[in-house]
Amino acid sequence: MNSDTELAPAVQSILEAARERSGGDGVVDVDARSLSDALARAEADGRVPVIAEVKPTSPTADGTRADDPVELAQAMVEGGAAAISVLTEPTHFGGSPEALTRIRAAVDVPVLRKDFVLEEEGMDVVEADLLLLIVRFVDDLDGLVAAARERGFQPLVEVHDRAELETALEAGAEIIGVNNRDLANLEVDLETFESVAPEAPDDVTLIAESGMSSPADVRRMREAGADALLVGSAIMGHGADDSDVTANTRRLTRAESAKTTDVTDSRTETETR
Ligand SMILES: O=P(O)(O)OC[C@@H](O)[C@@H](O)c1c[nH]c2ccccc12
Repeated sequence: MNSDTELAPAVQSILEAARERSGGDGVVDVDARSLSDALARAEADGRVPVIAEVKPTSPTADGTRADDPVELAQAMVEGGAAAISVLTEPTHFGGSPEALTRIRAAVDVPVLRKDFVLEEEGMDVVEADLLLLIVRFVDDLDGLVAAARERGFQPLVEVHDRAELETALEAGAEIIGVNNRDLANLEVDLETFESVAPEAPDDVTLIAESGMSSPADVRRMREAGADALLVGSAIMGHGADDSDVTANTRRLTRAESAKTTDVTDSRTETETR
């Protein structure tokens, strides 16, 4: 792992908290719902494959949503989300493993566990269909990818630049997320995905992560090669008056079916959250 000192203070504090958290008892054994099947179902249905994220708050969000996470996830599925991502990090994102378990029982789409898993033991906290591994934060990516698969998880390996993409590919990652947010300064730049995506082989499932808020952003990432998009803040409507999660999801999942007439595109310029 790169030195923590290159990371934003909020991220350093997240990692410290992650190192202090304990693992689960025993080893989980997951019967996972396939992400690729879920993405194919969305495509067949004319929906943009969106992984909608239940993220009560974050270091860059204004305010916290205290709604029932299960209701939020159900509203996302109603808006056409192909899969759900659940932040389980408790100290900076307001998440919990229990919320993920309840969500996974209530929806039939795949559920991603979004957390800062640094060691194998950290995987055994809760069952999920997909597990996030962040290249920048882990020392033994190969070992963690193998450990995740042994438990039945589909590992989603997160990268931020071409060098990290290489590391992910060498570790045998089949599902790769390119985070548009730079963990050094927490700034978002959609060009990140555009610069990394062309280097990825076609057989990789490529996910654009973070910073998309409008149908135009969605189309931009799709044109750059995104098989799916991971969207949190714009769907959660943090601190804004756009609190209708189903509507927020729908305007993104329908971004390719309403190309010319989408008046909501005017919200493109809203601040990146
Ligand atoms: O809220 P946004 O900008 O739509 O981003 C969602 C997701 O990509 C972001 O929450 C995220 C991407 N990688 C992470 C790693 C840890 C915690 C959070 C994340």
